[in-house]
Amino acid sequence: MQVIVEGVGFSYRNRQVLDQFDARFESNRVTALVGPSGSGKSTLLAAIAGYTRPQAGHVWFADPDGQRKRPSVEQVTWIAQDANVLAARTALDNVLVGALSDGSPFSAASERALTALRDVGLAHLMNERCRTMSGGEKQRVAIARSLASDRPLIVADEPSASLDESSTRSIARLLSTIAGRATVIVATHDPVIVEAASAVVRLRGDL
Ligand SMILES: Nc1ncnc2c1ncn2[C@@H]1O[C@H](COP(=O)(O)OP(=O)(O)OP(=O)(O)O)[C@@H](O)[C@H]1O
Repeated sequence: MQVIVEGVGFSYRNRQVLDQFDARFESNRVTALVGPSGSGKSTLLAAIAGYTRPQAGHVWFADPDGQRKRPSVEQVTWIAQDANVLAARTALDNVLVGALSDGSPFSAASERALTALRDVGLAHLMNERCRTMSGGEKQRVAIARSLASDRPLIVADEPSASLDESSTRSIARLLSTIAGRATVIVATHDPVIVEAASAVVRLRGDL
């Protein structure tokens, strides 16, 4: 699914953050969304994910046959900066939340959750509670949850913000792997993530 941003404008009260912004995010690739702090990366991600509506312009989700639809939150998973996992639950429980989100029966969802945990290299920790995990492991659980939810668009907002370089490299690799199955958009300041991305969209931030 391609994401098309056309002439998007967004203001918070009298602070204009986005003005006539155009971009395309292609399917099956990781696109890094970069720009100075405050340039509107998180604001644009929220509009793309359908969490907010731009005051001007449009965001479209385009099928391979070119048919355009409005953004819908059911098609999106969000990977946050601080690995928003349920700390008191196991890695498997956290990933099951994603796998069950499309109404799949429990047995099929469990299978998908286990596969996703294997894909992120955490099968051996599936029964560990997330509170005992490192930041990098928690972020991998969050990525596995996105994978298990099997949605066409994955949006990540500074997913490596609190990670060391080796964990960041592993997150960058995983995002590239996921892109085989989804459109991945990642807002980042991190050169490691930008380098691993296959396209870059830049916000100027001097409105
Ligand atoms: N809810 C809000 N109300 C008012 N202003 C906001 C709100 N959210 C963001 N802003 C302002 O809008 C601008 C863009 O914020 P946004 O978080 O989208 O930028 P960003 O590029 O993601 O920044 P960073 O790289 O620092 O995370 C900033 O100046 C911010 O202070």
